[in-house]
Amino acid sequence: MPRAFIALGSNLGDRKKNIAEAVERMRRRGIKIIKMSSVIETEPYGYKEQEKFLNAACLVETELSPLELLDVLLDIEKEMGRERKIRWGPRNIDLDLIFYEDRVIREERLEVPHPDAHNRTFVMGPIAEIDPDFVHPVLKKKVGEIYRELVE
Ligand SMILES: Nc1ncnc2c1ncn2[C@@H]1O[C@H](COP(=O)(O)OP(=O)(O)OP(=O)(O)O)[C@@H](O)[C@H]1O
Ligand SMILES: Nc1nc2c(c(=O)[nH]1)N=C(CO)CN2
Repeated sequence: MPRAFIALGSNLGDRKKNIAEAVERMRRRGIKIIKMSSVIETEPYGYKEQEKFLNAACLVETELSPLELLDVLLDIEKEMGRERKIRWGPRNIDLDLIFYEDRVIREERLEVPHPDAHNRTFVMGPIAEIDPDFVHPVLKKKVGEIYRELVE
């Protein structure tokens, strides 16, 4: 079954509960959670005038296509009441599809690998914790190595 990495982030409300709830909602929709990273507290990236985030990642198994999986993630964000205001601004839950197998997708609604993921320690760190040997299909580099270079 296809495998994908999903990044989770929250900096509004009960951040820990929001992350747990998003994972539970994925599970209830039939997405199999294979592995979950630790949840880490991180400084805001991009738009800096906001609260700290909790971030995590999970490895999932699903028969959903990349676009179907994206739609489920967007739906869960909506169910959990996420409002889109500021780009890179505060949010109670953010779900990003980072990798889907070794597929490279560049469509208007979906870019996989997520185009900025390799610049984000709060994405590469949790994924490297789950599978440091996973190879970024565009950069052709292991995520463990990408993460190490970001924090060096
Ligand atoms: N890999 C991806 N994962 C999630 N959304 C994506 C991806 N590629 C493109 N998108 C599109 O981005 C939109 C969501 O943007 P969103 O508001 O979450 O951006 P953001 O979280 O502010 O920025 P960023 O994606 O840089 O973290 C979705 O509607 C979706 O169509
Ligand atoms: N630390 C951190 N910073 C962010 C995050 C996030 O999840 N964690 N998400 C953002 C929205 O794209 C913008 N900035």
